[in-house]
Amino acid sequence: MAGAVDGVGAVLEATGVSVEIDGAELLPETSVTLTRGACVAVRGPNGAGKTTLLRVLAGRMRPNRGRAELFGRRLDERDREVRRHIAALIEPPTLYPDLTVRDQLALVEAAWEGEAEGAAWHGFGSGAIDRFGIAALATRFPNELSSGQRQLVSLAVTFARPASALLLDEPEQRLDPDRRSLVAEAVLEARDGGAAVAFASHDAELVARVAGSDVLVGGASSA
Ligand SMILES: Nc1ncnc2c1ncn2[C@@H]1O[C@H](COP(=O)(O)OP(=O)(O)OP(=O)(O)O)[C@@H](O)[C@H]1O
Repeated sequence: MAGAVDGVGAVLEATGVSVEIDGAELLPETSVTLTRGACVAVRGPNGAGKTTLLRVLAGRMRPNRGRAELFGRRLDERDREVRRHIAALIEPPTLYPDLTVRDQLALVEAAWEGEAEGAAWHGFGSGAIDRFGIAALATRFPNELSSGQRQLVSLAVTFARPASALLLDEPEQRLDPDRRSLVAEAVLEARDGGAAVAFASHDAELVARVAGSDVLVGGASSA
């Protein structure tokens, strides 16, 4: 699969996917294609299914109908290749409660050392802690952080590793305008490094700044 990373085709593709649980519709039929070096905004009102679509694209949720594929292969988060190629920050974000901020990042680096080969984008590595302005928080534990600081640490963890696709669920949430700008810059840099990016957001400014196309969940698509 790694050989396909340098291709020009789809990195991640969902075709006519929909999700329902016990008769309740979580995601109406939706199609989207993520390609190298391109960023797609996932848009739609509260409850439309944006997070659900990102979960499907991350292989965390299997659609009831339609196909979801990474490099043409069916998505399943238990597949090591899927985990290697996709970095995702999707609600609820997870940080290890017993690790300091520095150790969360060190763990990511240790886990992904040597994994960069074949990935389209090599991430920021140890630079993630500076990139998101969290150096002063390095020795704190998650429960010693504000909700916005936790979001910044979660972003740093997500961006600290190589990945071919980056999936972000409202990455700007709980952040002040300056920190939102850091998110935009990080997404643009990852995209320009060759990552295929999709992010759900209600922030029209962020969407206009970083997205080249969008998919409207429950509506028409330009992606
Ligand atoms: N486990 C579940 N069982 C049943 N319905 C669910 C479940 N999880 C989510 N839903 C419903 O699925 C729909 C889509 O939820 P989702 O979180 O994907 O929406 P969203 O577009 O991300 O919303 P928001 O903008 O508010 O974050 C919502 O109507 C939600 O109430």
